[in-house]
Amino acid sequence: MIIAIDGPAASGKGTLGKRLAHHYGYRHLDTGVIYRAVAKALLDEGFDLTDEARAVAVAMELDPEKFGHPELKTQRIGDAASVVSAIPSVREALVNFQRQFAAGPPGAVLDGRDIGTVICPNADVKIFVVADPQVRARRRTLEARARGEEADEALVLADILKRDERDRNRAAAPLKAADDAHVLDNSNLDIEAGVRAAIAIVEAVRAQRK
Ligand SMILES: Nc1ncnc2c1ncn2[C@@H]1O[C@H](COP(=O)(O)OP(=O)(O)OP(=O)(O)O)[C@@H](O)[C@H]1O
Ligand SMILES: Nc1ccn([C@@H]2O[C@H](COP(=O)(O)O)[C@@H](O)[C@H]2O)c(=O)n1
Repeated sequence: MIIAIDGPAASGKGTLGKRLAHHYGYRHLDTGVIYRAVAKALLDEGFDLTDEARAVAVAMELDPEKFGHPELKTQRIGDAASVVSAIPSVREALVNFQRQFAAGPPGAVLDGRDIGTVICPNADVKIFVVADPQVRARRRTLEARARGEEADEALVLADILKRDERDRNRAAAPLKAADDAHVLDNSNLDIEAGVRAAIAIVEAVRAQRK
C-alpha cells in the first residue's frame, strides 16, 4: 500500500507520515528533505539557487545518507528549497528516486507537496493535511526553541506564508490537494488525535475495497 501525504509548510505532514509508517510497518520518505538537500548543496558550493544546470546535476548526485544533516531543518534551507523546487528539470530529476521508494515492499508513506498529484497519482490513500497558519507558526516556533534556536513567531509565520504562496503558484507540480485526497485539518487536534484521524481515513479506504 502507498499512502501519500501532502500539505502546506509545517502542517504536520512529516510527523504524521512517520507515525503512520510506524503504525503500518511501512517505510517513510519525507520528500521535502530531498529539495532541502539540493538547496543546501548549491548554497554550500556557492552557486545561485536558480542555476538550473548545477541544480539538476546536484539533484542527480544526491546522497540519501546525508538527509539527516541537522542544517537541513533550518528556515534558511527551507526557504532556499522552495526556490530550487520550482525548477521543473530539478523536479524531473527527482521523480524516479521517489517512485522507486514508493514501490518497494512492504508499503510506503511519502509526504511532500505533489505526492498525490504527480509522484504517486495512484496511491491507495491520499491525505492533504492542513492547519491554520497561526497554529503552524506557533508549533514551528516551539519546535525551533526546543532545539535551542531563537525564533520569532511573526517571522516564522511570514516565512510559512511566503513559502506556501511560492509552492502554490509555481507552474511545475504546485502544492494542491489531489481531487481524491482526504483533507485532514489538525488545527484543533494534538498529534495523537491527528494520527487517530489519519488511521481512520486509511481504514475506511481499506474497508471500502474489501
Ligand atoms: N497535531 C499536532 N499538534 C501539535 N503539534 C503538531 C501536530 N502535528 C505536528 N505538530 C508539530 O508541528 C511541527 C511541524 O510538524 P512537521 O515537521 O511534522 O510538519 P511538516 O508539514 O512535515 O513540515 P515541513 O513543511 O517543514 O516539512 C512539529 O514541531 C510537530 O511536532
Ligand atoms: N514533494 C515536495 C516536497 C517539498 N517541496 C519543496 O521543498 C520545500 C521544503 O519542504 P518541507 O516539506 O521540508 O518544508 C517546500 O517548501 C517545497 O518548495 C516540493 O516542492 N515538493
